[in-house]
Amino acid sequence: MNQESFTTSQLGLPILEVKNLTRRFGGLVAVNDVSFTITQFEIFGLIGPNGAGKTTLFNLMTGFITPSSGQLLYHGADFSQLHPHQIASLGIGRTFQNIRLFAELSALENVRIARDCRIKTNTFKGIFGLPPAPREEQKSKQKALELLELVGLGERLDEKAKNFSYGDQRRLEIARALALEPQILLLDEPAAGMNPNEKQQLSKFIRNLRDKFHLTIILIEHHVPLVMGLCDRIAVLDFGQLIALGEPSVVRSNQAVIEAYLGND
Ligand SMILES: Nc1ncnc2c1ncn2[C@@H]1O[C@H](COP(=O)(O)OP(=O)(O)OP(=O)(O)O)[C@@H](O)[C@H]1O
Repeated sequence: MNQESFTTSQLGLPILEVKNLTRRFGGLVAVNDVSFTITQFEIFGLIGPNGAGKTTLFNLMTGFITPSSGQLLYHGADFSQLHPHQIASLGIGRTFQNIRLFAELSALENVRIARDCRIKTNTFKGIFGLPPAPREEQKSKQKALELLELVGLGERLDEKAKNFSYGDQRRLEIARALALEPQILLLDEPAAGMNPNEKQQLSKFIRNLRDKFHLTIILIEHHVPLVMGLCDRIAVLDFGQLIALGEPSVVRSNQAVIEAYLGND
């Protein structure tokens, strides 16, 4: 196990269950009868070759698409038919493989929009479309500033998102997802576009996020050393099917995984 501040006994309560989940696109079965359970505070990796169904699984978990069959349970309740904003307000936040920031808005504005959405969906005033009280406004700004500081962008609040490097845009997306105060954070290829130095720091950063916010983290990642060093457990997909699930050392030596994805190196 790869956690410093969480003990094995603290891991264990199911937070997200994937039950016989299938998604078809016409004749193609992108996710094929996949089942597994993710426990609270786990860092859970999803790996597999291109086109294996990883992003489709993320899109199912966040309501961007609905399952053809099967169930998704969050704290035991089926959420597979909910819309993305409903799932976000339940406490499941995400970043995207192809970064989706508001390019023309500043870093601060990008985070504040997410923060304000959370307030709108969770407060009486928000529900009735009233503007937030000045104190809430101030609190919201303060929280956004803290998150930007946390991801290392505290000095660049007013810069437009489009002017950030790839790695910094990924960090900004994480700050934006955290503004929704999720319990589960889904990261779609967080290391993509990062330089070797940034990649090295990413493991520590993700583990710190889990510890600080008591998060459960699910990540898709092609950078195998990062996944193996960071994740508590790893699920391997191939042609939509779950071919292996377990701790990194177990997955690494699984023959089917070596053949489908890792190779013999
Ligand atoms: N909206 C869609 N319509 C039709 N086919 C789709 C759609 N989304 C995904 N697919 C197909 O489903 C399969 C799984 O795709 P998916 O993007 O989930 O794979 P992936 O494991 O995330 O791949 P990568 O590592 O390249 O991102 C692929 O064959 C893809 O072409």
